[in-house]
Amino acid sequence: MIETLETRVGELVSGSPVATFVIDSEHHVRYWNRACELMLGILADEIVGTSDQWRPFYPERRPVMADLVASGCIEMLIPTYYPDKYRPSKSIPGSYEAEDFFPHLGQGGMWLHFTAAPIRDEHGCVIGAIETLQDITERKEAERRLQELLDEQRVIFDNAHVGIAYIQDRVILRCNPRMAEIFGYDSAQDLVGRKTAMLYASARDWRENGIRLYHRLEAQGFSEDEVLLQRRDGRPIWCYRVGRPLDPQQPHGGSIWVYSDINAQKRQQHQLELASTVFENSGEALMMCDADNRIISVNSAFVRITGYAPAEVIGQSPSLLKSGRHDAAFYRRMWETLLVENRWEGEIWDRRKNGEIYPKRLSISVVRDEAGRVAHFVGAFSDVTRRKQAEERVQFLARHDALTGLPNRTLLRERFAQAAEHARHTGRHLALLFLDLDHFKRVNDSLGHPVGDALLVAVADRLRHALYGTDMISRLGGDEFVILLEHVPCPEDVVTVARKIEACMDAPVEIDGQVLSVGGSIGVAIYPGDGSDFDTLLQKADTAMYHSKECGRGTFSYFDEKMNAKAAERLVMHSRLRQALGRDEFSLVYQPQVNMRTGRIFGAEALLRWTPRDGEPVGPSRFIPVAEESGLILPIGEWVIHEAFRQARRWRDAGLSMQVSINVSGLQIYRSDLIATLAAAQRDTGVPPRMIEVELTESTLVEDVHAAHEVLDALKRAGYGLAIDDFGTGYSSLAYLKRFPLNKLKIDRSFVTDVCSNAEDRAIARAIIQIARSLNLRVVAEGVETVEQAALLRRHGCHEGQGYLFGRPMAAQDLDGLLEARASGTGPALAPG
Ligand SMILES: Nc1nc2c(ncn2[C@@H]2O[C@@H]3COP(=O)(O)O[C@H]4[C@@H](O)[C@H](n5cnc6c(=O)[nH]c(N)nc65)O[C@@H]4COP(=O)(O)O[C@H]3[C@H]2O)c(=O)[nH]1
Repeated sequence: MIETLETRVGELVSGSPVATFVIDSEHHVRYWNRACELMLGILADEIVGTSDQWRPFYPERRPVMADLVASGCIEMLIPTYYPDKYRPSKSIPGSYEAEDFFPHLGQGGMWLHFTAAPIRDEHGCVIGAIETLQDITERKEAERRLQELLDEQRVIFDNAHVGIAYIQDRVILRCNPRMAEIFGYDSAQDLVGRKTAMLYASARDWRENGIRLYHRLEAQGFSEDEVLLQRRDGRPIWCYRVGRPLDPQQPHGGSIWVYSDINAQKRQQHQLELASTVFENSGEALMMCDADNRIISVNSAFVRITGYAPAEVIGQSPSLLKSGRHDAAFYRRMWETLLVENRWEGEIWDRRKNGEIYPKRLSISVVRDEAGRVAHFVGAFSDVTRRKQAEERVQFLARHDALTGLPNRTLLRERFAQAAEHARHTGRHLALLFLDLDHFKRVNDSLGHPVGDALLVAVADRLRHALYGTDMISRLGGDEFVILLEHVPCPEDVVTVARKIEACMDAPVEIDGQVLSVGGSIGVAIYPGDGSDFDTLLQKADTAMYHSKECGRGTFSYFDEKMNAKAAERLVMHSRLRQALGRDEFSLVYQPQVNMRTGRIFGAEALLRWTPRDGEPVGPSRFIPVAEESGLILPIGEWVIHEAFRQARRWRDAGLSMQVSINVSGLQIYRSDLIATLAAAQRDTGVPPRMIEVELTESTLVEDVHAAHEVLDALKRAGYGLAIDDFGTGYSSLAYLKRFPLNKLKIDRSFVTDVCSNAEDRAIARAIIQIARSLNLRVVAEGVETVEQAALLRRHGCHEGQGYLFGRPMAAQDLDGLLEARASGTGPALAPG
């Protein structure tokens, strides 16, 4: 049987290039071919006849695959010896193959593929086994490397930071988890098998993209773009997308696509664009410098403010903008703050390209890198020239008068304090001159504020020209100017300055074609004689000015203590006068006016009386100036008009023809609606205007000829009589007599008193009578006290008179009595013989 085996297998085995050995049923090696010797390093002579076939493979005795096949019960044993490694051979029944690694073989181990097949006798009984060995180390190594590569790629595929998809005919066949993550799906599986249409916002987008992309794949072998796709939840997502076809000829046949989520970049890009737009369009000038403090970029506001074009400053140091106004210490402090606090902010003077120096509000910030090193300096600044100017203007206005530019009370007070301090040491005097323009309010009221303002400016200019630069001219407000003289050797020296001021206002001012006469009243108070503090001195100068006004305006007065007492009295009277109307303290008395030829009483002058409830009666010459100055004359005058009308009505009702004369002050002419008041009183009482005569003084008329003209014309048109009181004491301009629509002149009492004894007074009285007659005006003599006066006046042609001779001012009832007595012939003879 052995012969048979040998003859059947012998030559076959030894000639085979495949390592082969044969064992018999006793598990002794029978053949060990040359290839086996070479592969396993054991010669046939050493092993044939032994059962050491395990030796090349294992460290200790155990069955090899051939032993298991020869055992006849291989199915039972093989799982024990070759777990998970074996499989029955498909080609030879009963044979098994396996692959295993043998660390002892070769250099560094060897992978062997071994196949063991049973050898049977003619009866089919297993008589041995043949095992072939194949060195598959190289293949295994290649497989391992391939597997490694595949594993590596799988890891890359699964963990890639980009989405990767394999697409065929626009259907995703495979994709990685990142792809699902980018588009908001739970797993890659959710995308597999689906059309790429779901990545687009609309079917149209999908179609158009498809055409473009696949055309590109075909034309250039790849496609690369940034595209706005859609996530599963409908949110848009920007992707950078690269695609490559497996076969460029047939891109639809399969292509690999890589998607990167660039939403964040896009947002950043958008923000950068926004930042750059903001940088460029910022109203503030912006300048960016590198760590070496070289300018790297500037915006258009920078160009506008500095005048430098970007090319002129880029690469330069910002010190190019320096004005030279700040010293090295300033910049050193700036840098210290900047580097410690990473920020500096402040105001700085810089120079524009055109050389102009300007103030700017500058803030510099330090930008540092992650390591804390300075990366950039960013400077932002705005030109604060305008604000500075506004601040300066505010500063100026706080101490100056906006209209004239003169110092105001605040600055005057400060300057006074300094001057007083100085004067105290040198023993010199200071003087405050209080100048108040005469009739300024009327200019304002009748010609309007712009004209009033222009007049004030003109006066300020004149004062500036007239006085020394060392004299401080200030305006307190309204028409009040105060001049502070610092170098006054003695109080009398102020006269020169006061005269200069008067002189500078002599010439009229022309504004908008209107010629206005300016004049002012001046009051002087001296430091330290009249007071040592500013408020006291100012108040005393004011009082003195007031005195000047009372003395006929256009003059100046030094302060003296009597004035103060008068001023105090005026103040008290003013507050009492305010209450007088409400307390019904006023009354009217009437002084008869008589025809000196016939003795007939044809009218009466209404004269105001004030009897304070808790005091003595006060004469009109005392309280009327206070009422005028405070404006109280307006309501009081209104009361007088109504009361006089009511009396006229009573006389009319009693069948008496009595003309009532009403005194009207200048303020009523210029600042009240006199016509309306008269009309109201006339409406209330029904007294015809011809029964009423309005008396005004000469000086009232000339204050504002234009305005007076208007009012007088209106009065005349309304039918009132118009009389000029105190004629001869004022301007007595013949021109205005002609111009105004007057009815009557009243010769002032001062001429009548001595008319018999004083030739001059007589001449004046005569002249007035003649003027009146030649202008066809009635003439009334005031203050006729004696029969002689009356006779003389009558002889000279004055037929009407008023005075104690005919009757003192009296209550209306008393005058009624007089009238009744006249009518019954029992009264005194009013027409002197
Ligand atoms: N020595 C003397 N005096 C005589 C004689 N005859 C009359 N008088 C006084 O002379 C003044 C005449 O009034 P006037 O010139 O309008 O002067 C008035 C007038 O300008 C003003 N006045 C009086 N009542 C009013 C009024 O209702 N409104 C206004 N605005 N002023 C008034 O007050 C001034 C003074 O008024 P009175 O004190 O009432 O003084 C009155 C009167 O009492 C006389 O023979 N001898």
